[in-house]
Amino acid sequence: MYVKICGLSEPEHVATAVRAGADAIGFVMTRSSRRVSPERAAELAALVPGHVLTVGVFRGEDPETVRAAALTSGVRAVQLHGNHPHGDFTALKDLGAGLIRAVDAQADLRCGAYDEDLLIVDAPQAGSGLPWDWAAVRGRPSGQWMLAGGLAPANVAEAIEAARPWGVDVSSGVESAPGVKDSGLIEEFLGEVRRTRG
Ligand SMILES: O=C(O)c1ccccc1N[C@@H]1O[C@H](COP(=O)(O)O)[C@@H](O)[C@H]1O
Repeated sequence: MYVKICGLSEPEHVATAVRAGADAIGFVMTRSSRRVSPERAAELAALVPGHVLTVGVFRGEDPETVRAAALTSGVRAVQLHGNHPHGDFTALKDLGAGLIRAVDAQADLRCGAYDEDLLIVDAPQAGSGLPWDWAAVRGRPSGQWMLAGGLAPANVAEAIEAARPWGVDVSSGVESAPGVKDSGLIEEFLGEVRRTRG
């Protein structure tokens, strides 16, 4: 099970996520309580070893804004929320970074339909921490996809069982307060996923 820990803004939490076995780490570079500048994301990304994917998270920005932030921060993938048209993914194909399409369950759930490398199926309100009907997407995306939205150490096993995703993505559920990550919760989340896998 592939695991992405998202919305990190402090070196301590990046180190915890890496040590605890995260496969990907996300830096939010759009309007959010978790927002970091591309320059800050670059500092944090520099702490991440090569086997862990760094992801820049965006919502609704035009491709040139995404491109500029991705190049400044050096993230190895960009995650686009906000129902971007296919053309935005085409426009970013030459960026040299992975393309992640993040949508809710009402969208086109065919993996790669927009030429993206990875699909995330999320709650209607991304980053809200609100659980949703994970079982509703079970078997619908074809291929490798990640489940997000309202996941936390206490419910990630249930969510995996309900939706059967290839990976999981969490932000609010590993925070002690909105926008404040908690190392203990990051470790707990990764531990729970490992237990589910085993
Ligand atoms: O985390 C944010 O603040 C955010 C803002 C705008 C777009 C996406 C955002 N995060 C993504 O939302 C899910 C996690 O949501 P949750 O907080 O765990 O419910 C994940 O895909 C994040 O990358």
